[in-house]
Amino acid sequence: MTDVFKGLYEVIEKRKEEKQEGSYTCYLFEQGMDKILKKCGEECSEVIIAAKNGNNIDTANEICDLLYHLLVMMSEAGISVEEVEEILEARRQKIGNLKTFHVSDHNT
Ligand SMILES: N=c1c2ncn([C@@H]3O[C@H](COP(=O)(O)OP(=O)(O)OP(=O)(O)O)[C@@H](O)[C@H]3O)c2ncn1[C@@H]1O[C@H](COP(=O)(O)O)[C@@H](O)[C@H]1O
Repeated sequence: MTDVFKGLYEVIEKRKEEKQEGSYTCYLFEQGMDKILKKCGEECSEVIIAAKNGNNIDTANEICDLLYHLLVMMSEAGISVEEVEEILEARRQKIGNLKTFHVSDHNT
């Protein structure tokens, strides 16, 4: 993961520790996990719709909204960027992940 993610996560963690006037992140933490997860769901739907509409600029912007809300969710849950990074790195070492299945499985 890039420094951008780590930098954003650090800002989010700071907002969790210290309340700041007019902060949207503080607002999300005050509202709690249900609100954060609701926003993750909403932003995910917006990514899907933007991608379906084929506008890459809109889609990239919606992806940013989703990634930001996922980082807030990770912070609330106590999941660090490094934890996710480690899993991604371990998966990167593995290739040929396509699971073989029978045609009959595919039709069910
Ligand atoms: N990356 C983001 C970011 N992406 C999206 N958003 C906010 O996410 C919200 C999503 O928009 P919506 O219209 O869906 O939501 P809304 O109607 O404003 O809110 P709800 O009432 O639905 O909860 C908007 O208010 C955006 O401003 C973000 N807010 C903050 N950040 C980052 O977090 C940092 C700290 O921000 P503050 O906590 O506001 O200081 C900023 O410097 C940014 O780097």
